[in-house]
Amino acid sequence: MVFDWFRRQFNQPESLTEAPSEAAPEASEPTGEADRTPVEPPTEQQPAEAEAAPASPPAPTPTINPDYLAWAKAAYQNLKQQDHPAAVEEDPGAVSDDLAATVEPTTDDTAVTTSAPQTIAEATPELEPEPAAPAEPPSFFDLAASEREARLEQLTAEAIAEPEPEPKPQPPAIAEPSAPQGLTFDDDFVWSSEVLAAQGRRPEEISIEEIDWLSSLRRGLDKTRRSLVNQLKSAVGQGPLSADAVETIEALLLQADVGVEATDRILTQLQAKLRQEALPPEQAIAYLKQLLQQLLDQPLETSGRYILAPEKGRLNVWLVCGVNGVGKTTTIGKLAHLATKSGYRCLIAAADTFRAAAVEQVKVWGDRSEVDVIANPGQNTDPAAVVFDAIAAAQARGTELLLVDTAGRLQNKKNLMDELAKVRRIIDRKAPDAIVESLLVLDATQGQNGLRQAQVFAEAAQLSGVALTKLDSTAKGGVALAIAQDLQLPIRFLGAGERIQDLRPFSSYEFIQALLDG
Ligand SMILES: Nc1nc2c(ncn2[C@@H]2O[C@H](COP(=O)(O)OP(=O)(O)OP(=O)(O)O)[C@@H](O)[C@H]2O)c(=O)[nH]1
Repeated sequence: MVFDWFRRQFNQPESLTEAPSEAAPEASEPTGEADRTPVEPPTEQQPAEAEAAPASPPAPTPTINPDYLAWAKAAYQNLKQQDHPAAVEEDPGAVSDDLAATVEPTTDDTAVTTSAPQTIAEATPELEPEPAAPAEPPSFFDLAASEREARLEQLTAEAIAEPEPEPKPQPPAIAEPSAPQGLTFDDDFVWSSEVLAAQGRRPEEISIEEIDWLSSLRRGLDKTRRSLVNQLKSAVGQGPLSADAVETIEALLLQADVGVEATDRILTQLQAKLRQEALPPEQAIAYLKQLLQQLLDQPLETSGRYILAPEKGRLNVWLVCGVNGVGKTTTIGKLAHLATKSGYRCLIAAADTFRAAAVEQVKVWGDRSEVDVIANPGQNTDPAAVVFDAIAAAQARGTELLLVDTAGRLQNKKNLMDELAKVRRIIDRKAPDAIVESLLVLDATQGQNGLRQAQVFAEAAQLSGVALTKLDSTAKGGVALAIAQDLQLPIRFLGAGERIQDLRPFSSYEFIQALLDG
């Protein structure tokens, strides 16, 4: 069975492009459905409708939940078994104390990098969380960190002491640079597991790549999260927001690149709720998360599709545009990789013909992702001619996803418009039945500048979505909210690293958890 990385589940295409159902599954009763929303999906709510908010407060962020911990342990055991089946088969009932050596309590989010254990402690669903006994009221971030620490300590304590195991040889270093970093039961693993479990996933279904991706996303947003969570926590939770609190939250959101419009909307909605109901800080933050998620989901709802995935058995053409340097070529390579991994027949058209180097770069990514690249030799060839040839090739080969690298220069909006319009005309004429998407690649580190680029491209091309890159570097992440609010464009993919697997379909739930889950 092939895992569809666009749809985030094993291939069952017919039920997948619909909006998530009203009632998401309970985390403790996973259904295997890869819902795009967490256990309690928020409902859309405009400022004027805030009065009509559900009476019950939103579910608190799942920071301590023994079921999630059991889930994480089961997932870890399963992955470990896939990694070293022989070791697990040799001693299936073993409870290893090297988990204790591997899982060291940490107060920061640094991954523990000790050697991978051969076996792990068995999952114990009856686990009780250790009660925290802080001497003085801790900050929200400290509390979340100490909760995680307590859980990890608990795991350590549970590992039954056994004689020192024979030192076993380390698994060989993974030669392929794109391979996941290895399996470690650390804070990132537990957090990523919680996020997957909350979306109804089963521990036996997940892969190390999914954990690896969520960990990268979370680490990428580390800095922003740390500065946001602590200060937000101290600004909310004392009834309606004071003028100072409004100012503080406003400044925090603007500094995180959320943009003026989205910040105004969020503040209005938050204030309306806090006037209606005095929420304690953690619940106020949980409510804020819902608001942010709604904001990100709105363009997805408007588009009618929560998931952008190629339709099987048809030609899907995805035009990929963006200015030079934002990660356009890399994104095309990563999308091609996702497509082939997910069982789609894929082809790339090197239609950014302005620079010869751009064509060469696309070819490198084509080699990496094992996808053919259609290009015209020579510099400054007609991009529309490349697209024409690529469609002919795609039709001859039964290609399902044709990724088109388009012009990246912005110097002359008219040229850009003409070029993109011409490419579009060729597609409409030569492949009238194709499903065409127009994706804009934006560099998240460029903040509001990216937004201005998006405005120009939105005028030149009929954009249908955004791929947001470089969330692992200095990006603050909030620009995702500005894109959704100001441009009403759905974010379709996130890039958080330079490796081929560092791009995944966007999930508003995962993104907001990575941004705000202390
Ligand atoms: N850290 C990080 N770097 C990225 C990411 N995506 C792309 N890059 C890097 O950004 C740089 C530019 O990426 P390209 O894919 O060449 O960008 P482009 O938009 O095609 O730009 P041109 O090659 O100039 O046309 C490269 O060094 C990439 O490795 C990402 O998600 N994270």
